[in-house]
Amino acid sequence: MEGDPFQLSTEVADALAGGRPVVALESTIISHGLPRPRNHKAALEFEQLLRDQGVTPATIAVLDGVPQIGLDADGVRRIAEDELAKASVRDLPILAALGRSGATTVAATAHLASLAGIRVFATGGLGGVHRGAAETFDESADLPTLAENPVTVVSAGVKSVLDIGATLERLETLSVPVIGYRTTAFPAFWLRESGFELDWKVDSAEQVAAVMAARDARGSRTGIVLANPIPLEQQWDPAEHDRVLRTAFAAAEEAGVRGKAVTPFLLGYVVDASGAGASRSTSISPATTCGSLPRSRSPGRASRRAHERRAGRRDRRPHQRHRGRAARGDPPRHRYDRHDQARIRGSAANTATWLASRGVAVDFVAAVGSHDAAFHEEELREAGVTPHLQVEIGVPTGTIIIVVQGAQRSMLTERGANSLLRSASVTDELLAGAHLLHVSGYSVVDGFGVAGTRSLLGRAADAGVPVSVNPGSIGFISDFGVERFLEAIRGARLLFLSADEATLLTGEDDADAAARMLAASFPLVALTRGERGVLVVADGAAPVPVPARSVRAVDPTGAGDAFIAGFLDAWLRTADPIAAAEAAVYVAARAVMVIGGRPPV
Ligand SMILES: O=c1[nH]cc([C@@H]2O[C@H](COP(=O)(O)O)[C@@H](O)[C@H]2O)c(=O)[nH]1
Ligand SMILES: [Mn+2]
Repeated sequence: MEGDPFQLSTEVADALAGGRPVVALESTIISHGLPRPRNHKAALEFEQLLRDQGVTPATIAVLDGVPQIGLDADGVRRIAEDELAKASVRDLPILAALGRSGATTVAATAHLASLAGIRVFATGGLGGVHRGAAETFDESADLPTLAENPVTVVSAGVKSVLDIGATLERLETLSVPVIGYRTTAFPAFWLRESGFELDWKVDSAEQVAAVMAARDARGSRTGIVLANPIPLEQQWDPAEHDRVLRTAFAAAEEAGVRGKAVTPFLLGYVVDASGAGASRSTSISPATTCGSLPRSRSPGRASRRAHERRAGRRDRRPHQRHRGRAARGDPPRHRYDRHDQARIRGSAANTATWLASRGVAVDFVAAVGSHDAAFHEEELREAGVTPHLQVEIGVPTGTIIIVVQGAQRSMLTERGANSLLRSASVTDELLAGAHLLHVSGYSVVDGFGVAGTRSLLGRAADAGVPVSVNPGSIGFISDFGVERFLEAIRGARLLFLSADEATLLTGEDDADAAARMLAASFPLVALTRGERGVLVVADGAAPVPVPARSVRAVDPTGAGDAFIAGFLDAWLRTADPIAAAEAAVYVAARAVMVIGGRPPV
């Protein structure tokens, strides 16, 4: 059993090599946590939910002695149907030596994910300290494993079959950060609150990224527990929850269940004892708790070596050489900050692809890391966009994490190469052929700066090209400085912004008043307000409300980007801002009905 410690599926290997988002999923929840045959469907659904977000799922299990990172259809079937051992970290060498198969727990999954360079892992509930552990010593290996593997585990908390208080105490002892997502109430999987309070919460995905980056910057290798409570509508009735749990414990006691059988027994009992519990345990999928998450930046040294070894075998890839160089060179630590989105799969790229899908010729300028430049080039071309990529050697292209919760979504981002985008990359030659220049605020704030943006807008003016700007994020415009931002984009013809952004730029809470104020500096302002529609202020006239289309929103990611594409397309053809807003609202409505930020293909 010499050789690779694990095997990557082609899909996962390609995604990792291309710097595309990968999220790990465990297999014990499928083989021992959910009843058959629904577990098979659930496994496929978990994967599909991630795929729908543009994330490559890496379901992990050991098959015939080899840890598999990413399963094919038969692998997924096997974890659902075969009698697999429940495999924790300590079982891995045994399975390897004997050529046996096992479904990996959170511990074993986190361990293998981290070896493979996957930094985000979505699951339902975390293992922990069992009730009565003072006598039984039954504490899940999930906890100590998280102390040693830099993987961010997103879950709906810890099920109340465990001793939640003791679990949190142990996580403290093990120095594993536990953070609530928009709440300090630690959730209990079926319930939004466990009665235990956390010290810390984050309100945005950017903050999670900042914590990960700060952890990395300190050379710390602990995992992070991010607790994201289930939506209120899905919460179990607390009284029924307590009743079912009491009977589950009594049944376990009576059956004399011990050791690693305890968790599966209790979970199975709860699911069987309650129809509601049953449907809940599948509807609360890993992907609901964490919409879509990427692989983050450079993997640790060990996994990098593993990558290189693997890359050495897959010699058809054009980027291998660069990967080696990136590994030897200076890791781009300083560039891993919480900004961004205007990356190649970010806001501006979304607008570009929506425009292209409407038949508009689009040149797209962006900076990318050398190792995946070819991939982005191809992807953009496939979407009908003409890429002009500024290629940076030894810098990652940048990644993005999107957490979707109903109509809300937050992002956490790493700018990577985009911080290096120069305004000169938008060449005079490109400007000469353009009807409009659309600038993402992300590039203004982290890339061009005030001077670079001023010079770009000056060259656009010289070429007679109107400029539109999408500020993009209030978080980092406020860091950059509102005054500086407004100075940078002075002279732009069109301003597209959300109500939040308008408030930040003007200090005015009222959308109407904010739009009027901005109209003093920008001839055409379109202020989008979600389902409340759009305010359009053109050439000093009074704001005109344009209603939103009422649609069943599936995913708001990219709606604003699509709106801009729809607006620009119509405005360039008709020069009528109200007609443009009406057209844009249709395009945005289409965008919220599909998952992801891009037009459906
Ligand atoms: O709410 C859940 N908790 C825990 C598990 C599974 O049980 C394992 C923990 O088992 P033990 O307590 O034996 O370590 C976890 O890693 C996970 O795979 C699960 O499916 N669902
Ligand atoms: Mn145990």
